[in-house]
Amino acid sequence: MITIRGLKKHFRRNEALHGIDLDVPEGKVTAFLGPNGAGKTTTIKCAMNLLDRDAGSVEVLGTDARTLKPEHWQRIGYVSENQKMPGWMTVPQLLDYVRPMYGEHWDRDFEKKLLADFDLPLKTKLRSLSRGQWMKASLVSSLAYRPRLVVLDEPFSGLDPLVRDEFLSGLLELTETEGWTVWISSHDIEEVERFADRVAILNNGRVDLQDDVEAIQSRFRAIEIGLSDESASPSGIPENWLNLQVQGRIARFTDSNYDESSSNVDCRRLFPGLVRHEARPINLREIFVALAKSYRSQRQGKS
Ligand SMILES: Nc1ncnc2c1ncn2[C@@H]1O[C@H](COP(=O)(O)OP(=O)(O)OP(=O)(O)O)[C@@H](O)[C@H]1O
Repeated sequence: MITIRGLKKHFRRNEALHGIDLDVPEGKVTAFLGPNGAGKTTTIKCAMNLLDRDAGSVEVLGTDARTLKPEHWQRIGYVSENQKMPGWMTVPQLLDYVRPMYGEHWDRDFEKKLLADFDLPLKTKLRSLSRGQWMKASLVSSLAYRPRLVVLDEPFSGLDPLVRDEFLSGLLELTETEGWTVWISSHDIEEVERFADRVAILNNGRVDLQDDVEAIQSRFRAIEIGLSDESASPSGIPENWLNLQVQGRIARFTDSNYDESSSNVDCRRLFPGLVRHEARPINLREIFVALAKSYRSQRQGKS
């Protein structure tokens, strides 16, 4: 549904995207994660043709993002973090305004269901809504025409836990029953882990990792090593060992490409005093934190 290759974008002297390669496959939920400033919003805006790119290709629904036409937009539901809407309108006025743009695609029953689920005030002007209500209004106006491709940039900001949960369950149901393709950027990794099929992790304008969630989880392990004597950090550690810390007789790190036999061999080679070796599966949040820490120390190492 979305194929991005070699995408580059700079703002003045700052190159924000250094050649992004990313796939958002049809019928799957792809989570887009990364530290602040990694380039998630810039990538999404290039795909939604809100920003022009400097280099590379971006295909959305089989079409170059620069040439998306109204018939494509009728199949795309895009909600951004700072969605602009006319503040002087009420929610029903907003929906009356956008509905005609989607013609037969607009589903009045679904609109009513979303309005009821989100419990939105109907007489209040948009500018007087809370941040969460504002997000919900923009979600209703972007989902009521049952788009095939849903692009959400930080949709949870401002939503309380109950609504967040309801919104996610609804989205999940639609993804399954209607085969929706979802591309969602978020810092809320626990939520994302519950429903994403795929994850792409962005770091400093590059996609560092993208794969099915299960494949990523199967590759990462938290390793703890018990030593017979106090030891210092060895040199020449494998590249897939992230954030090695040695404290007294315990060494800990995250293995980003775990393989039981080679992990045992490497640990014994680098820690001859090894008396215990434990490998624990970790969740997406722990994986993200381990990667973010290693990105930070790489940056600090360079500066
Ligand atoms: N309009 C702009 N003008 C100048 N620099 C920009 C602009 N938009 C983004 N940037 C820069 O591009 C880089 C990527 O920003 P972007 O907003 O895409 O990151 P992000 O991953 O979405 O961050 P966050 O998680 O904080 O929302 C940052 O260095 C940011 O300062």
